[in-house]
Amino acid sequence: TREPRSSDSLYREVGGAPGVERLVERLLDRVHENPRISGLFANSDRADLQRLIEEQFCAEFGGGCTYTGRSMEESHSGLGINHAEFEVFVEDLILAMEDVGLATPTQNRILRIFAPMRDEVVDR
Ligand code: HEM
Repeated sequence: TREPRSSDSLYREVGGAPGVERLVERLLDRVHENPRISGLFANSDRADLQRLIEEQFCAEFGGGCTYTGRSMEESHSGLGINHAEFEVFVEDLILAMEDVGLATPTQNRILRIFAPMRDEVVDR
C-alpha cells in the first residue's frame, strides 16, 4: 500500500471523478474486446472491477480516495499472467487514454505509476 499522492494535479488533468470513470470504462471495454487477454477476465465481475480500478486510479492520481481492494499480487497471482499479456494490457491502457483525449505528458505520468506494478501482476 502506497502513500496517497500529495498533489491532485494528475487527478485534475484526468478530469476528476467523471474523467477517471470514463477512462476505466474505456480500459475495461478494450480488455474485454481484446482476444489476446479477454479470456483472463472471463471469471471477473466487471462492475466490481470498474469500481475497484476507479478507486485505485483516484488514489494513485491524488484524488484523495482510499483503495479498498486486494493487493496487486493477491488479486492477480491466480491468473498466471505473463509478460506479453501485461504488455497487451498496457497497450489497451494507452489506447483508452487516447480514447478519452489525455495529453501525452499526462499519459506518461500515468504509465510511470503503473509500470512498476508489473512484477506484482506478472506470474511467469
Ligand atoms: C499495472 C497494471 C494493473 C493494474 C493497476 C490492475 C488493477 C487491478 C485492480 C485494482 C483489480 C481489483 C483487485 C481486487 O479484486 O481486489 C484487478 C483485478 C484484476 N485484474 Fe488487474 N491490474 C493490472 C494488470 C492486469 C493485467 C495485465 C491483467 C490481465 C491481462 C489483469 C487482469 C485482472 C483480472 C482478471 C482481475 C480480476 C480478478 C478477480 O476477479 O479475482 N490486470 N486489477
